[in-house]
Amino acid sequence: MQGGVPVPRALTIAGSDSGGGAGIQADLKTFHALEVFGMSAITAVTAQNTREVRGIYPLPPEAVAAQIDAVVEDIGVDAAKTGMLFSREIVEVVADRVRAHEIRKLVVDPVMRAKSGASLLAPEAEKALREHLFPLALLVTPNLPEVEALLGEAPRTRAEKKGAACRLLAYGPKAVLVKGGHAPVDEEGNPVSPDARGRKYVEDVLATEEGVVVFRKDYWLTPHTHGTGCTFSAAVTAALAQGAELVEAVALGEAFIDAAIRHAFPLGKGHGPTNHWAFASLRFDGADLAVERWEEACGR
Ligand SMILES: Nc1ncnc2c1ncn2[C@@H]1O[C@H](COP(=O)(O)OP(=O)(O)OP(=O)(O)O)[C@@H](O)[C@H]1O
Ligand SMILES: Cc1ncc(COP(=O)(O)O)c(N)n1
Repeated sequence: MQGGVPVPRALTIAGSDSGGGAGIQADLKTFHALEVFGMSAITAVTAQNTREVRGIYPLPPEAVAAQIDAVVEDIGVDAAKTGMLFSREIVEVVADRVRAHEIRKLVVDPVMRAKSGASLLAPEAEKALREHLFPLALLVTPNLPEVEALLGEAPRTRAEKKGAACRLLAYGPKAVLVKGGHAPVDEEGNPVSPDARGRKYVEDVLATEEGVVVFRKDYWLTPHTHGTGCTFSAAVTAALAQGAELVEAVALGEAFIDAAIRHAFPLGKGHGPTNHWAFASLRFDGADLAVERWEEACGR
């Protein structure tokens, strides 16, 4: 029990995924699996399954603000994350409430597009995300297409991911993790085809003021990766709520998502959801959850 609070508390500010694999649903399942009390501020309701986003129904910005205020002012928040924010107005109101409530452990997953292709962030909201929310973040977690949208370049090699992560620090977050899930690599961190023979890896590159940490784990050739980014950032947020330091929180997120993808569910006819209880089961069984990691200097 920390300071009289019986359980760590985490808030997700994101969109609802009716399919249950991404968004608010993935976040709450992840918080729960890590024994963190989960709360939510819903930004938009999506009618979605493993194949497509059929409809997006955004909430008024004041409804998003009211949800954040309601939980912070009563229950309290040890760490928070953002996911699908959809519009410039919602980005601005979220930044305003994060600032007002002095939420310092903030993970920003700059969700722009669903794996099934639908746009989850209006083009004019990208600038607002960069200008208003990134400077408030402890950690920003772009995937490779999001890095391309933010920097105008598509990193593929380890050196390019390091360069991109370090350059994104200029937008003001304390740390940036460039996620490599969209492009498997070889031992040296160079791109390889997903169906190439031999061992393949995913490398996620974390840049902080202290330098770079490379996280490497096996690449799983599976279509069932719906909600991987949401689940990963929720696990990092849960670890931060528990009091972990940033690099340890990211390491926990890496082990959590590795187990969730390895044991993902072939549900639906598209990208199936990941398994949010696999990590807890494997840990309980004493299974090896090792993710390799090493430190390097910032820059290319
Ligand atoms: N096929 C895979 N095998 C192993 N790890 C993966 C795979 N796909 C994604 N990951 C891991 O999942 C996490 C999320 O990365 P990813 O690049 O998929 O994010 P994302 O595109 O934002 O996810 P999403 O948009 O589905 O929420 C990262 O830690 C990444 O390394
Ligand atoms: C509400 C919501 N938030 C985030 C995602 C991104 O997840 P993915 O890229 O796996 O579709 C999504 N599809 N829906």
